Amino acid sequence: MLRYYQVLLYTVIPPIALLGYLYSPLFSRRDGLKIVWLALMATLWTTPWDNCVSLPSVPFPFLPIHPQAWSYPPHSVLFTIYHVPIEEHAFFILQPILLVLLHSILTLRHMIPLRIPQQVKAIKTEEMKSLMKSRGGFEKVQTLRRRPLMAGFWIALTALGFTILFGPTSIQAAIPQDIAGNGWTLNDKTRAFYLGCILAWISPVIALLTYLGARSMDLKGERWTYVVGIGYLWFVDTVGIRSQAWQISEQTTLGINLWKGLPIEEAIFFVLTTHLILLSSSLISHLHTLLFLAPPPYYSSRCPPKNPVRHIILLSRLVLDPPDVDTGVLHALCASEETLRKGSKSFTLAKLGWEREIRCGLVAVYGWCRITDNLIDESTSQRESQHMLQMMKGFLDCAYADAEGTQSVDDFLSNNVPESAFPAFHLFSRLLPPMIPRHAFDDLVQGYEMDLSFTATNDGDGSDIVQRSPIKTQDDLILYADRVAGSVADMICHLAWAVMEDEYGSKPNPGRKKILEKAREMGQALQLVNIARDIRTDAILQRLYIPLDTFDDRQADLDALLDNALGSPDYARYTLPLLRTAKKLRQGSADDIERLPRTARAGTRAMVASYFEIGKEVERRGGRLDVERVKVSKWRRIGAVLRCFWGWSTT
Ligand SMILES: CC(C)=CCC/C(C)=C/C=C/C(C)=C/C=C/C(C)=C/C=C/C=C(C)/C=C/C=C(C)/C=C/C1=C(C)CCCC1(C)C
Repeated sequence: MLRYYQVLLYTVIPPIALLGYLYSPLFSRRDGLKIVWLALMATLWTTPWDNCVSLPSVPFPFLPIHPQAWSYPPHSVLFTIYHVPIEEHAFFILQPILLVLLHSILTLRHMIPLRIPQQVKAIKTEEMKSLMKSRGGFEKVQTLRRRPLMAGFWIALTALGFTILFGPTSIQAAIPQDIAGNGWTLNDKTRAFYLGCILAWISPVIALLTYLGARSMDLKGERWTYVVGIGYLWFVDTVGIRSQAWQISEQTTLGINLWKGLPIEEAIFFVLTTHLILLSSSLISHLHTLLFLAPPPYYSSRCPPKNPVRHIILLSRLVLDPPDVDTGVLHALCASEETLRKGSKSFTLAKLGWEREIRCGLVAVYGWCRITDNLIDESTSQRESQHMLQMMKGFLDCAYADAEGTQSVDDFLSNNVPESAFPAFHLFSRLLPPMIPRHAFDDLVQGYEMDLSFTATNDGDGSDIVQRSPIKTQDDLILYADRVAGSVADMICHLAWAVMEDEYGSKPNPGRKKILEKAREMGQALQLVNIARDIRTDAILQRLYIPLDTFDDRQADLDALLDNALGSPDYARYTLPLLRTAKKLRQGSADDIERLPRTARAGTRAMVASYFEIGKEVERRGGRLDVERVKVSKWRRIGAVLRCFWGWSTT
């Protein structure tokens, strides 16, 4: 024997607490709304129904009999609101919370929580530029298509439910039979009562959502949400029934049990409510993605309003008239994500720690940084790289169009951007300018410029590196690291703020300046780790990021480092101090990560931790660098990320 609240306390609350904790770093206003909305709808839609179905004293509309589908033993419930136990009200709300959390976790890896349309998949990444040139732009695609056929199926089930209840051979056939003193003698037809109630109650809502275009089985991981969610709810119900916290009437059920303590009606009940909740959850995610990728003209931000009522109104407008999405943007996002997956292990792991919308922005940012870096690295001559730099600056001018009479960014994309870089530049132009101020990108380009001075007149013998090197002092080194990596940290902050900034923008916040400063220091730290790891390989390219004034015996050091054929230099003398500085910078700014918007923290922490594993690995080897580039095993990175994901450790 358990009381109703005990069943909830022992079986429903613990998984909610666990999943809630696991998901807490990512739980955002967007998730909060799902729960608020579902709790509200569940209460409004279910309370009247529950009263009618479970209580003979409450008249069942249009039906002269009042069969009862379930009941509670007298001691099971604490108290009731009208006739429904308070615990039942809690259950209406707990079930959506449980399922929304499970759904969010199991679909976490999907940056775009919807099925990618065929038109988008059909685009070839290499041909994006010519496609844009020949067609003058990309098609738009509707990702939220109405589904009248599938809705028809649910309408049919609704009709079946009503037929069971009110049709010619319905349970009404039971009425004329024996009327006993205390109620009705029910016949066999009445045994379909509960099933009829379920179908008539929930199928119309599922029909509506399905008609609107909700789909909840497209993504990898979504089916598992069904399996795990339904399986667990069946378990909860079995516990409730076996321990007699609630009881299902034998007179209103078909008498088929999945197992002892789980009548088929209850099983169906939880399948259908789960389906309804997951349809709602994925529909709302879909609408948030539309808001981010294709903000409608009547709303001036990509982030939903802070006020939940306005938030709901906005989502209703979106669902009634869903905006089309640019196929080029969608394709470039997918392609960039894929490139980064292959190219950056730290990012691939860390991205799970940022909420979806930040992640989209970051994929665009990193995609662009990566491709621009490649453009410079792959240039075969000084002239070509200078040309690329000019191209990037020109692009930023157009994308931010701050000067009057700048070329339109689309013209620029089709005329000046190389084909291989086109997708990333296109994506940048469509997504980033409203969110990230250009100065961070200017810094990055200046960082590339510093790199280029290494190869200005490269004759390969290292003799004039002293003149060429842009990094003569420790300050130069920090400046360089700030430009190439501090800038990226700056971008991440702005992105995180922008993604949480609704139509009213944000209050002027003097604290942000300090956060940006610290973020940049963290970026510098990561770059120093990078430099330490790459001293050897960079030297082969005649690049030397160690400040020249730190060498005791300059010529000997240079010879040893730049020409590693000359025995093997003592790298520890250079790597260890760099790593020390990096650590100091990290320690000084780690706490400030906690001042970013909540849904940006775990990702940032994870990124830093995963990266610093490289530094730790170099330290473990006593600072030595072997011919092979230092690598960190996947499990080490995962361990580091797990330690910081929930804020257990910050360094
Ligand atoms: C505008 C916005 C935000 C978005 C735009 C898109 C859009 C239009 C979305 C629309 C979404 C809609 C319309 C969602 C509707 C959701 C509903 C009605 C949920 C009901 C849940 C009912 C629930 C969870 C009921 C749970 C009941 C339980 C757990 C009962 C359990 C039980 C117990 C304990 C004992 C006896 C038997 C029983 C099984 C009844």
